Amino acid sequence: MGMRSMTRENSQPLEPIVERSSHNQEPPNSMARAKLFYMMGPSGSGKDSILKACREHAELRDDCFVAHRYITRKPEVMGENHIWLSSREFQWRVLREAFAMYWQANGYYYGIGAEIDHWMGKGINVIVNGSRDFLEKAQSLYPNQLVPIYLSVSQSRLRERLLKRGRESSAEIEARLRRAEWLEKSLTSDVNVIDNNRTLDDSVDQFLQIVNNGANNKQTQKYRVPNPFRE
Ligand SMILES: Nc1ncnc2c1ncn2[C@@H]1O[C@H](COP(=O)(O)OP(=O)(O)O)[C@@H](O)[C@H]1O
Ligand SMILES: O=P(O)(O)OC[C@H]1O[C@H](OP(=O)(O)OP(=O)(O)O)[C@H](O)[C@@H]1O
Repeated sequence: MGMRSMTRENSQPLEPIVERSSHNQEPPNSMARAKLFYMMGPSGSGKDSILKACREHAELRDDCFVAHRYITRKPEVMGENHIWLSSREFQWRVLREAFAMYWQANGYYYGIGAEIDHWMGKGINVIVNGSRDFLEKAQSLYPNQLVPIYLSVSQSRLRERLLKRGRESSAEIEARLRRAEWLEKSLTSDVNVIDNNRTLDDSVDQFLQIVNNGANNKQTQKYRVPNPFRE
């Protein structure tokens, strides 16, 4: 059954919403089939840009959701479409188990909502913007589902892109570059690496390939993170 609605502002017809005829059609083991694509990379490496491109990608639309992050950082007009919580709200939600995962970095708290477990329970793959520092913990939470993806960019390009983005002060940018150097060295797992030193389209293609392989349970070539300080 379809439903057609009009927006109040301009009365343009919206895409019809296709309703499901019944609920709970997924078999109980669908959680085991769903994959959790855990995207990592230093600040400015292009995670948000790739995820934005994925949200619109027809190939992913049906069976792969991109999770919104809950962050104690205020939103910006041109920035990521995250959900802003005060520190107090964040803490309450931790106590009420509203997050599947959460961590602290760069002076903020970051959470991935417990809704991802509901989605994966229905066999839907999920893409999250994760933390390098939290990877081991995330792997222990989702041992059979997590597919780690690492976005690699040279240090000089990172600096260039962070300056161009203009979200952080120069002191904050230097702190993020130091964190990048430190975390790059300590990342122990083999991960799927995407080289985002070139065009964004190129990286989106690499990303989609990893997601398609992972979703179809095909093995992807994994690498140790290469030396990111190469030029
Ligand atoms: N392949 C690319 N080529 C040129 N600029 C890029 C590329 N990838 C990302 N950028 C730019 O770099 C900046 C940081 O990207 P962003 O997606 O915000 O990174 P992250 O979410 O990892 O911090 C943005 O201004 C973005 O437009
Ligand atoms: O342990 P790390 O890998 O350093 O990651 C810590 C956090 O920092 C990044 O988010 P944030 O939005 O602050 O930065 P970004 O958008 O500039 O990547 C990343 O997505 C993590 O949530």
